Order: sequence, then C-alpha cells, then structure tokens
Amino acid sequence: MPSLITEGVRTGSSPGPSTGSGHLSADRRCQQGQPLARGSELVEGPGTQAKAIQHHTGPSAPGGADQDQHRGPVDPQLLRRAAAARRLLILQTIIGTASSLTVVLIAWFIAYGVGSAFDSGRPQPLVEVAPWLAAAFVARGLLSWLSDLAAVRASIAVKAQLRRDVMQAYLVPSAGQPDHGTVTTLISSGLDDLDGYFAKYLPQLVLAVTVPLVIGIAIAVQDLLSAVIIAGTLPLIPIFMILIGWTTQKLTGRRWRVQARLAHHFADLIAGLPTLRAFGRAKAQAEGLRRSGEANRVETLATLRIALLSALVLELLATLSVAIVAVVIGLRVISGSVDLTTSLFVLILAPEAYLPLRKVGSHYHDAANGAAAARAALDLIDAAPEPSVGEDELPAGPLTVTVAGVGFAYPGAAPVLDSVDLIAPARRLTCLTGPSGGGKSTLLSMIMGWTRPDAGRLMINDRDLARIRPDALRNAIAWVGQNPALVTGTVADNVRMGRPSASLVQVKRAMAAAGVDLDPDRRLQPPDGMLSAGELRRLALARAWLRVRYGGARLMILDEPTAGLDEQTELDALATIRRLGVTALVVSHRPAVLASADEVIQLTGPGTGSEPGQGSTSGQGSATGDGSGALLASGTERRRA
Ligand SMILES: Nc1ncnc2c1ncn2[C@@H]1O[C@H](COP(=O)(O)OP(=O)(O)OP(=O)(O)O)[C@@H](O)[C@H]1O
Repeated sequence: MPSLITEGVRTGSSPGPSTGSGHLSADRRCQQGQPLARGSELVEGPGTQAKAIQHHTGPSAPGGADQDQHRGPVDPQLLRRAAAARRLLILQTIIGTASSLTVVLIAWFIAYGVGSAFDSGRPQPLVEVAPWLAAAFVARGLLSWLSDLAAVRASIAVKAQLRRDVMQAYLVPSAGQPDHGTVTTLISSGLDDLDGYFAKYLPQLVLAVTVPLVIGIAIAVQDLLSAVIIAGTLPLIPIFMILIGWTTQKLTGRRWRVQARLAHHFADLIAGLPTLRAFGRAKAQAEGLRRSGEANRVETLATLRIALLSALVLELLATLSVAIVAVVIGLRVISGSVDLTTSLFVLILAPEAYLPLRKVGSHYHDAANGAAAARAALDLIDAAPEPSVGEDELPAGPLTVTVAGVGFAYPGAAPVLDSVDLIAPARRLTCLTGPSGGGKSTLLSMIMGWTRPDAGRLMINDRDLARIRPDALRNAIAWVGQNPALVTGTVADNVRMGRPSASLVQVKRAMAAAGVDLDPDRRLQPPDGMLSAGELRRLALARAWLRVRYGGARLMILDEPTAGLDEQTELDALATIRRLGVTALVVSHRPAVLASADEVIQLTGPGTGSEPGQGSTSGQGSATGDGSGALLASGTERRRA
C-alpha cells in the first residue's frame, strides 16, 4: 500500500548512507586535528581542537559516538543556544500533528467512500467524498511544503548563528586556539551537515511522535483491538533499532579506525615518498598499503552487511506487524464483527503508524553528522575565554611597550615565558632575539592582544593593555608575520589589506617603499601566489608600510621580516622601517637587524636566566634605567646598539 506520509521534507543533500567523517579525506582529517596515524599508530591532536573534532567525527568515530549517544536525539545545548532551532521544534510539532490529522482524514474519506459504495452498491458516496479527499491531499501537500520551508529556514538561521558565534569565539585571543584549517572546515562545509539534521531528521523525529499518537487514537476510536495490536508491536521497532544501533556502532567504530589508518598511511606515504625513493624503499611500501586496503575492504563490507540486514529487519518487523493487524481484522470482517468501512480505515492507517519510526532510523546518520558538527562548533564556542572587556582608548602620540613580569605556559606544556620584563621605547627599533622556541612569537602575540599572560602585565605607555579597546589596539598595529598570507586577488589587493581604502597611488608607493617589484595587477593565488619567500615578505612589509603611512598605525610588530632577503634588500627593508619613525619591535636572528637595532633584547627562555653577552648591560632581575626606557630582567638580556 502506498504511503500517505512522506518524509515531511525533502532537501538537496544526498540521502545516501553517510557514516560521519569516515568519508573525510586524510587531508581534511589532518586539517581538523583528528587522530593521525603514524604508520599503524593512532595519535590524538592536542587540547580543545582534538576534543571538538572528535565530536565532529560523527557517530562512527570512537569517542564522539558515545558522547553523542548520551546527548539523546536532540542536543539541548543546541536548542538553548539557537532560538531558530527551538522555534522549528514547536512549528514542526504543530505541522506534524496537523499532518497526522490530514492522514487520518484521507484514510477516513477513502474508507467511507469505498465502504459506503460497497454497502449501497452505488458509486455516489465515492463522488461525494472526492472533493474532501482532494482537499485533504492539498492540505497534506501544503503542510509538507511548510515543513520543508520551516526546516530549511531554521537550518540557515542556526548555521548562520553558529558560524557567527564560532568566528567571534575564534577572534577572542586564547592560548589553545584551534588552527585555521579546523575553523575553516567547520564553518564552511562542516556546519552544512546541519542541513540533514534540520531538514530530515528533526521533522521526522517529530512525526515519529505525533503520527503514531494521532493515528493510534483514531484507530482506537474505531477499533480498539487493532489499536492494542499496534501499541503492542510498535515499540519493537525502536527496541530493534537500538539493538542494531549498538552492533552497528561497534562495527562502524572499528571500520572508522581502519579507514583512518589507511588514509593516514597513504598520506604519510605520499609525504615521505621522495625520502623512500631516495633510499630505494618505495616499492616495499606496496605490501603494507595492500594489507591496509584489504582490512578496510573487509570492515566496510561487514558494516554494509549489517546496514542492509538492519534495514531488512526493520522492514520485516513493520510488515509483520501490519500483517498481524490485517489478518486479525480480516478474520473479524469475515465473522461479521467489523464492518468494511472500519476495516478499510484501520488497514489504510496501520502502515502509517510504523512508517515515521522507520524513517527516523534511516535519517539517523544525517542527524548524527549534523549534531556532531554542531557539537564541534559549540565546543569551540564554549572553549573560548570571555572576550576582552577593555574599553580604554589607546594613548595619543608615540607608543612605548612595556612588558612587566610576564609569565605564560600553553595548556599542558612547560612555561614558555617566565617573569619577562622588557621595554620597547617609543619610535625606536627594538630587536627581540633568542633561541628558537624561546617564546618570541608568543610574546609578540601577547603584545598584539591575541594571547593573555598568565602572570605579569603588558602596558602601552601608561595604560594596561588588557584595558585598551581591542579594535583600538588592532588599528594601531601593523604586523608582519613569519609566514605572510595571501588572499586571492591582485598584488594590489594583497597590499591593500594593510589599508582597504588605500588608493592605487598609495599602494604603489607602499610597494616602492618595500621594494616590491611586481605588477600591481598580477593575480595571486594562495598559499604563496608563486612568489619567493623574499617577495612574500616584501609584500607583507608593503602592507605594513601602507598601514603605518596612511592608516595611522603607530606600532610595527615584525616577526623575522628580513629572512630570505639578500643583504642589500635586507638593509633597504630596515631603512624603510626606520624611516617610518614609529615604534618597531622586530623578532630576528639576522646580524644586519641586530646591528641596526636601537635596542637588542635577548629572550633567554624560562629557567635559563639571562647570560651577560657582548654589550649587555643587564642581568637577571636587573633594570638598566638608562633613560632610553630599554630594560630587561629575568628571562631577557639586552644590549644597546
Ligand atoms: N599554540 C601553541 N600551543 C602549544 N604550544 C605552542 C603554541 N605555539 C607555540 N608553542 C610552543 O611554545 C614555544 C615558544 O614558541 P614561539 O613560537 O613563541 O617561539 P619563538 O621564540 O618565536 O621560536 P622561533 O624563533 O623558532 O619562531 C615553543 O616550544 C612552541 O612549540
């Protein structure tokens, strides 16, 4: 018998069997910080990122599956955070109830029309009910369309809100931030998985509650015995779904691990191919790869077998239940204890009572992927610290940066900075040097307000950095990072990132000042636009120059800005920075930078204290008080150039 209740909604997303991130590429998995396999070993990514991503791995991922399972069919935190999700649930309940009523009406009109036609031997009753039947079908269609519309709108609204919240959380400076790749994947394709959750699973979940209830009552009113049979057999479907779910979960978890191992094995192999070839070991890897592939095939087939069998079992169960109702009512029609109209009514409605529950099962994976994506987003949002409450303006005029007794450790790691004191005097070029991993970039990130110190404080002139408005601080800083990033666009577009409103003339001046010898109209593609490392750095310097010269930035922060430049270009770059006449804090190991800096501060790292070096005027815990403002104490060593 054709089903009167359709899925309630249809979406563009593929209805195919989805098993969470088991299908993610190795690359995407690596980007997301998911467990990485080195050879046959699985290693977890660090901190929040690993936690967030484990959820995003979907039901088949170990760990994530358990946690999603404990959350039940609807994540309460998602409902709390997203008003659109709450509204959708209420709306779907109303639509679901109305839908069920239309199904009851349709069944009644058919049963009444056919039953009466048989009883009277005339087609007249059929003609009488036809317009009502048509109206019920139209109403059913309209409700289905409304359900689609509400689900799609809710999905769009929730995705937009989560994306906004994730971005806001990501922009709050914190130590354990996930990498760009994770956030990019999550807010782009990751959250799109919510379409399946809102457009398929949630409406069906509501229907699974409302339809059996309404239909059960309708049948009970007409024929109590059939209602009792349905009420007795209906719970078998969720019970079997849960039993099958447990088996499937174990299997898919195992398959996910095997698949992850294969993906990472393959990715590692590709990455290490040049080395393997150099040592003549490339061919020897084929056997390992074949074994991983074979294990993956066996596990995939085992999972598929269970998936197909489970669908078969559920279908069989529903069919047998309907058959019991049909046989019982058939016998009672023959014995004359039930009339034709009632029996038809029950027979039309009975399959409809089982259908939504079976469909919830088939949409489970859509829900699991969406719920996992939402969970990853919510974890990321929750992990972010409270945004800075700084409301002070930045002091006017030249800026002096003071770092006083700053200590910092990344979560779960040894301290990177310990009681660091330093001053970068106004309008001077201060060079911060020291061993790799000594915490120089971390310190720069603190001065830019991206990372908060665990101890001590940072000052800009006489103002505590934590109290300065984040956007005021950002506007005052021109930053050249260690690995300048490009955006898709022309060279001019990329330079203009320093000051989006800059004119072409200003952009060209910046390029000339920074020695960027490129056509401003040349198109560049990330990640490197086929530019050399030196060209990239000069382009980043041009951005910073534009920001200082025309954008009003007063503090230049540069992380290895001259690495990869030849001697003359390096001297030119330094001269360019100096000519701008603003406070500049440069991290560098390059002799030319050390030589041309007004102040050189050696960051010696925690626990090592400061070692007197050539030209050093300070030691641990000492302050020079030389009038220039440059100073250092423990963890730093300084010389005046
Ligand atoms: N996000 C992070 N999470 C955990 N540890 C980190 C993070 N960023 C840096 N570290 C660790 O902190 C230490 C200091 O790193 P940082 O980049 O500040 O050093 P650096 O002096 O700038 O090094 P280099 O001169 O090589 O650039 C390193 O041991 C690094 O591994």
